[in-house]
Amino acid sequence: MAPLSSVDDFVDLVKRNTLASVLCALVGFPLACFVLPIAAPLALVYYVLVQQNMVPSPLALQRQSAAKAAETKVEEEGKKAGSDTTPASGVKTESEGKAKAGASVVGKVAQRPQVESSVEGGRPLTGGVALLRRMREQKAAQAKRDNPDKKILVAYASQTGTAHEIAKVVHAQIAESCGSAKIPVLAAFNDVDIDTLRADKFPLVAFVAASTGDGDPPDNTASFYAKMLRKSDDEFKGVKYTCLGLGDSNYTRFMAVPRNMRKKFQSLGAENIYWDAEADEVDGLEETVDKWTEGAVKAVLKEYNALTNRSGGNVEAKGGKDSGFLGLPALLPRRVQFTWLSAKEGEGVKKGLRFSRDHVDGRGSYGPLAPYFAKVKSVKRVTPADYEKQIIHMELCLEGSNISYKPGDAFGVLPENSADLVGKILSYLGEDGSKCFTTSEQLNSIQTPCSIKDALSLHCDLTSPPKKTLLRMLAESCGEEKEKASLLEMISTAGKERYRKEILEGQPNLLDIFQAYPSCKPHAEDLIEFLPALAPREYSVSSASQVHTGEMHFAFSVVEYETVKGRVRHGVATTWLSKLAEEVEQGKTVRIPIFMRPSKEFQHPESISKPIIMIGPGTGVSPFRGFSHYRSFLQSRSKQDVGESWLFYGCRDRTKDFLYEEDFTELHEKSLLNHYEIAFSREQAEKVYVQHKMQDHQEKLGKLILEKEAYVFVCGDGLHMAKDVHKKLEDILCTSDAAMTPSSAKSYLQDMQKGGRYVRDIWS
Ligand SMILES: Cc1cc2nc3c(=O)[nH]c(=O)nc-3n(C[C@H](O)[C@H](O)[C@H](O)COP(=O)(O)O)c2cc1C
Repeated sequence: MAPLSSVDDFVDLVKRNTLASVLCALVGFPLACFVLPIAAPLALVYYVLVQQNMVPSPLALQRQSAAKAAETKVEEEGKKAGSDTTPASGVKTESEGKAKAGASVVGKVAQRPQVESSVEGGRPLTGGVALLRRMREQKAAQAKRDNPDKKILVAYASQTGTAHEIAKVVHAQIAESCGSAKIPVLAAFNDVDIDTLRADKFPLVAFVAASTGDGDPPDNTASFYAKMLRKSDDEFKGVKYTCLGLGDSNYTRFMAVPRNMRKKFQSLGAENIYWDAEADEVDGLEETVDKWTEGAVKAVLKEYNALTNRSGGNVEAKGGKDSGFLGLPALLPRRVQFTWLSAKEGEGVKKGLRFSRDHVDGRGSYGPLAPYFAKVKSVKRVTPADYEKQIIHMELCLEGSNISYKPGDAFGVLPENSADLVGKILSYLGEDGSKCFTTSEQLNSIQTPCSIKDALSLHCDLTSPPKKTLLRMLAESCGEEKEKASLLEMISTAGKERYRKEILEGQPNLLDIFQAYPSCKPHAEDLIEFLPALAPREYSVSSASQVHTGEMHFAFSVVEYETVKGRVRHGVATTWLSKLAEEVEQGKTVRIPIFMRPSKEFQHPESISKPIIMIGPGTGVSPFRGFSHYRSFLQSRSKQDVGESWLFYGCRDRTKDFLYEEDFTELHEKSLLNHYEIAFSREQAEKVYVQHKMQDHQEKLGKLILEKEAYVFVCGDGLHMAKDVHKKLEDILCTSDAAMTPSSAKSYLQDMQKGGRYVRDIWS
């Protein structure tokens, strides 16, 4: 603006500005009053919609119209190509293939949703409304792809981890083959809401199931199993499944859980889509597991794709195509992120802080994540120090723990790996064991922050023969190509025989693998994530709380054996416990982390009026010490008739490994244990076992079972003893006055089992 130099200049300026002001008021006032209040919110709404991708931005609209023009061009070119290259004879030729490719382009363009011609209620939607509708549909379709309604369930029933490991591989292969980690869901059965097993949620289920105890469901499946058995009608209708059963044919109830689950799946309307395989420990699991895994992944994907109109899923393409080895197990992706703490941050993380050693639960309920640290009150060595095997009796103090138990219950112990083995692994890896980490999610039972040494000592299984998925990770960690190739070959289809010999028979631990493949240097976090969890070990209680107040007793035999390769192996938990026993003998205070595993079936009957027959050689006699003391306690308080009690016990030699001799002799002398039969297997040339002692009393036993409705309890080795005893019971029923046929004896025993009158607690 020019400077004012006179009064005239000023008057002139006022006149001009008044005119401008009037003009502004005439145009601006209605604009401000009517147009802006409408336009501004509209503009704001449009801006928000663009930001939310609900409507396209002007730039996107411009791109769309360019794309449409390009597609129209492709359509025209496609039509042209089709008419140019399709031979009149219709013979399939290379050029016909090209023509078909052109036709499919045409088809695709023709099927594309037409923005301008959507129809709703017979009225075509045009312009922005149709566009908005289309954008919403695309967004919903994308969301569905990212998180589909229908998923594939990969479930496992696993007690010691084998079924879980297999399920992990199946899950990883499905995720890899279908290119989406969101489609398959991996879960233990107890974590599956049984009501979601429907065609609209989990139309496909691949499951791996094992049994424990005497044909019982594993802990991580027991509640699902019970719910499933209660279901009726066709609640699984529309669900398609395949199952891999794991079992051991030495057990009388071979494959009980997988067979029952399959049967129930079918009776609830589920349809089997692939071979229900059964892998038997006796023959080796590998071959069946590999075959089932390969076929099951293909079958499940094929069905899933058909159900959901998906395409793709190339199972053959993976599994080591690049490495040149066929049939490799999937290289499982890392799930957990590790954050390493500085030395200063890790200072507070001391050994022993894995769980609070002072943790006391008001209700006495403890678990693997929060155990009770029971003080070892005393130990007693049953076997002489120089004897080839060691049996130790241990007494724990439960005072103040609020733990209660019944004879027949078991309890879990959280063991530690050998300090020597952990030290050697750490120095091989060149790792500082005190380095601490936290993890992005819970990994097994590791409570973070945790040191590498604690993770390896307390949480990782370092001694079981490595599974193929672990070996795959170890192969990828080899610096030397030759060693990597050797490991990959061993776990590929071609290396089946080598795997059987070197791993299954050789039973190398982790350190043996490192020694055989010295360039294998995995990262500590890979090892911690990929090694199986160190499983708690279970022991039967050998005391009765009514008699041994505030205490819990148990006995164990220290496990030591030689592999076919001549390697001497020591059981992780029993070796650790025997070292603790030495410390107790030296006067040290020792505590061990425990939690109760109450037994549902292996319980002394409530009444003592019926006879009881107890059969338990070796440490299998433990629960019967508890039963017998409990029975004497009940007898001292009750006026009711008391049924006869029989105990069949077996050991090698009365001077070497006679467990609980004093207790049973005393109870027998006081007539609180009526019959006490002992098989000393090595005191004579011919081996004598408990079943032989049963044979000596077969007439009496037959009468007790058939006429007096006696209870029969068996505890101990499931591989031989339990089978032989079962057979003997069948013989007894056949030779009894009832003269049963073998098949009626079998079904009589089955009925006894169902009714809780024949109960077994057996292990391999
Ligand atoms: C204590 C114990 C009890 C078992 N009971 C049975 C059984 O009753 N029937 C059977 O077929 N297999 C039985 N087995 C074998 C398991 O089913 C088999 O070893 C399986 O591979 C274990 O799988 P997991 O590690 O997933 O639990 C038993 C194994 C153990 C250790």
